[in-house]
Amino acid sequence: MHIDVLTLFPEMLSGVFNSSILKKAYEKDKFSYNLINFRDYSQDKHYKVDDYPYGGGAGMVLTPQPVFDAVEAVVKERPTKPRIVLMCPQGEPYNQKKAEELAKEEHLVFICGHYEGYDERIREQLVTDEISIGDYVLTGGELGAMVVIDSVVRLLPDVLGNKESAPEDSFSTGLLEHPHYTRPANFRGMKVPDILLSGDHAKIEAWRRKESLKRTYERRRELIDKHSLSDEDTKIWNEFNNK
Ligand SMILES: C[S@@+](CC[C@H](N)C(=O)[O-])C[C@H]1O[C@@H](n2cnc3c(N)ncnc32)[C@H](O)[C@@H]1O
Repeated sequence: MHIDVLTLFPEMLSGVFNSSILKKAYEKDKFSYNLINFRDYSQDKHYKVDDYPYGGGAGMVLTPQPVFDAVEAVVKERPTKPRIVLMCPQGEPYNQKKAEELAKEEHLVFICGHYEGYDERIREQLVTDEISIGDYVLTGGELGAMVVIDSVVRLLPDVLGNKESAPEDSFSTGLLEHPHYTRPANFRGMKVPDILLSGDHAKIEAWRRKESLKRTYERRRELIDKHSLSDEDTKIWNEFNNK
């Protein structure tokens, strides 16, 4: 996968690309990326990228020319048609399903806004996806783009080792993940559940499934598609309901 990020503040992203799993994945050629300052594409003699909104009102609006030119330049460099993602509080709410969908692509282009927003023609003509990372407003699209990129790259083949397993994570299974414990078995009188020390793998799996269902029931009941629960899961779910 190749990722292009169009931003006015590339330095906001480079620290994240240069840390932890993203850094390792990049060094192992699991993906490549470019941070592109779309100000470099401005045809204005002062490299301006924003202007006052027609009709008046507060804030500045990103002009279409630098963004269109920057997108067209990165698209031309790759053989496959990219997904062009506009980071936007009005976009589709981001989730794990969308991360899994984007992880299948060869080329992703992210456009990070700033100021009051974008000229509407960018939204209408250029982008394939508009993504929001939540119902709140950030100063710019960079943090949101990094959230999306981090969650996509960790799903690419061979990015996570055995020590971190994506398929069991919360949302991947449709449930929240079960609780975890590590050494010591007794910390300040707080004990690890006996079952986890028993060595009985079948019982441990059953305990984890039940805890995962319980956690989802308690915190995010709306995640559950009851039709996809097994008979055993349904029995457990009904026990919670009847308490
Ligand atoms: C200050 S915001 C503009 C908000 C815009 N005036 C509105 O009310 O919808 C500037 C930029 O930050 C990014 N942004 C802000 N909140 C976001 C969110 N929740 N998800 C994704 N991007 C966001 C977008 O790129 C947006 O263009």
